[in-house]
Amino acid sequence: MWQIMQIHSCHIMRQRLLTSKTNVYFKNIVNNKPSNFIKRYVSEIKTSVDKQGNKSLLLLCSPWKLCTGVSLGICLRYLLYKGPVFCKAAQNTRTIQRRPNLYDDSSKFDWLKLFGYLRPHKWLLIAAVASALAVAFLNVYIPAMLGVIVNVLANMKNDLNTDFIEEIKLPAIELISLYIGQAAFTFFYIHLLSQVGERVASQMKQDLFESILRQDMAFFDQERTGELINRLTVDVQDFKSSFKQTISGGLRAMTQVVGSAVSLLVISPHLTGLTLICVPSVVIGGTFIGSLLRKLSREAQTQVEKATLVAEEAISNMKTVRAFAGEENEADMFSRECEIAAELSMELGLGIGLFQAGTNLFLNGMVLGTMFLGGHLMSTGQMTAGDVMAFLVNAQTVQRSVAQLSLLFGAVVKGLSAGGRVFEYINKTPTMDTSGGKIIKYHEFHGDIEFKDVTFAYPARPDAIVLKNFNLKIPAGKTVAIVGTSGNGKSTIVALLERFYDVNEGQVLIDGIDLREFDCKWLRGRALGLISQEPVLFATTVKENIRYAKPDASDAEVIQAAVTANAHEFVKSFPAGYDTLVGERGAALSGGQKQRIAIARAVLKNPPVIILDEATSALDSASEKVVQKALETAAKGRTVLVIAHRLSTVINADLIVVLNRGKIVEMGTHEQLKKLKGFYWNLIKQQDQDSDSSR
Ligand SMILES: Nc1ncnc2c1ncn2[C@@H]1O[C@H](COP(=O)(O)OP(=O)(O)OP(=O)(O)O)[C@@H](O)[C@H]1O
Repeated sequence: MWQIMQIHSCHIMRQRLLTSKTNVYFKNIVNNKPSNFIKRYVSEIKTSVDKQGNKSLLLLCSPWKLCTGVSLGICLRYLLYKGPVFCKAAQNTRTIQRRPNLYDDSSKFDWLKLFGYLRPHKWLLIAAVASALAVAFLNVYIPAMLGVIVNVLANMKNDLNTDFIEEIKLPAIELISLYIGQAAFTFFYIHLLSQVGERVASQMKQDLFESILRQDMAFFDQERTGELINRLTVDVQDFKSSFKQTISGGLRAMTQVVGSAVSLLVISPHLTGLTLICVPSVVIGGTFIGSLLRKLSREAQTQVEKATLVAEEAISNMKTVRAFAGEENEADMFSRECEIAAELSMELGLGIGLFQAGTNLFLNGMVLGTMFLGGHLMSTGQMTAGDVMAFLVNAQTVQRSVAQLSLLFGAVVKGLSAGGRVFEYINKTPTMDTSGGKIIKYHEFHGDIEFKDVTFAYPARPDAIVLKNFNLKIPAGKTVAIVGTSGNGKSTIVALLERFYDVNEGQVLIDGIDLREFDCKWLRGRALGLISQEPVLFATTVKENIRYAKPDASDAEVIQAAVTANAHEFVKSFPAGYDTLVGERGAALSGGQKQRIAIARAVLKNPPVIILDEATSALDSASEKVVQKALETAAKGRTVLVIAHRLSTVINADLIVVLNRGKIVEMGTHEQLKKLKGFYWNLIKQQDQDSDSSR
């Protein structure tokens, strides 16, 4: 309840701070000399505007917190900072796009799926569970045996004539056997469980990756790469650890609690009764503090992931960061997120420390109490020394097991929510229906393309219609160019032809057949060859990059494709030739070289339709000429769709279509459009000249 109150009041506090002048004041304090308290709240405000809490009677708490926060901030500000207060600009920050409620996915946990993963390893699992239970039983039995030995030792003192070896031999052998059995079963359950855990985790990872690869483009428009990688690594790992811990520790601890509790009752109902009085308060206190700590742990996890996202974004866009001299800003932003994460983790550490220290003190008090009462019962002849010893060890077993169970509870919550996120993505079915299995044989393929009454909006922005009743025919073997100013839907036409998205209305047809009827693998892998503005190469050799289009292509085919794409000469000039490594995303090549390798890759497919999506617009004019030549050779005899900003690249097109706001506004050959001197044509010409002079 207190925890809920805390969250609510924090939310309300954030709301108020966001809407009040106090916010400005807070910013001043933070920017000049931050105190941890204030920093924490301000960072929460900045990062969790989306987590608006419900209004409730807890409003009562909020003003109090607000006042405490402000007064504390003011005191610290005056105590720690001597300089003047400047009204600085807001800290350099950016909204980190990520899924909401990232750490609250336990509801999506698919138990049936988990059983499906466990089924192939059921015998291993049963053996592991049996071994874990055996360890638990032995742990319960061992204190009783210890008690017997203590009694033998105690009797020795009273009766000096007895043969010590004879007396101790049997219980000692039994105890040693129990220890050996316990060690052997411990080894078995750990070994077997790790086998089951690793196999299940590996299968889950594979299924998750396959599922991610199957998803629609709309999915990738919304998801962050870092978060998807986290699903594949951190979440699967968390789930695996939690699974292993639950099966081993959980089963063992529960059995030990039950077994030891029974032993305690058998040894001394009196002492057990007294101990039981303390149990409810321990359970209630433990559960309450445990839930607070779990909440804090989730917050810390979320914050750590946020810091990782900032780093990932900066590292993967290093050129942009460099170009804008943004290193310092990125480092600042990262440090800020790390500091918040560290503060949360320190708070967590503090909480755990206090919790454990308090628990230890309490439990040691209980041990003393038990010894005191046990001593009293011994003095009245109701208990032997061995009984007290066995009672103490059993009570400790119960205490350790309960502590383990409370820790396990945290691990179970973490595992369920990590597993929930993994299963959510494994079970995610793409919305696009890709079951159409039609293909056209190569010699029957003409390459007529038609957009018929197409209306389309991106799934991420369903209200922003990009194309409305769009109609366009690209006859087989012809080159059609689409020109238009930025953001008018040119690349969208390509995305629809590649069937990255499905049209909302109308049809896209190839040789009169709706794209949705085709086998997607054939369509993208064999029928269409796409060369885009930003050729993305894999961090491998030139040869492997070209061969990506046709994995079974021979070296001779790869070289032939490179010759067609005008890439052979420069590749040959590298010391390692076709085995040259191109760096991450082809960073070790020039723009023109990257583009020509991408063309070679497309040529190797030998597709009947080639799509050039601003294929040369990122190049300087010298490279553009070379690449243009390569493209002309590659496109010979094929249906070509060209998307272009620059008119010089579309002069030879059979038809030029001018697009404005998703609609065709002018069309004709280059000559016709030149004569027509239409408004949009002139607009593009002007833009073309501007970009020419700036190049
Ligand atoms: N994945 C996406 N999700 C949502 N909206 C998008 C997406 N991609 C593009 N858009 C929007 O669709 C519209 C058309 O974009 P498109 O990329 O087709 O324009 P373009 O004419 O190719 O522009 P440019 O010449 O600058 O590449 C734009 O308003 C853009 O913001």
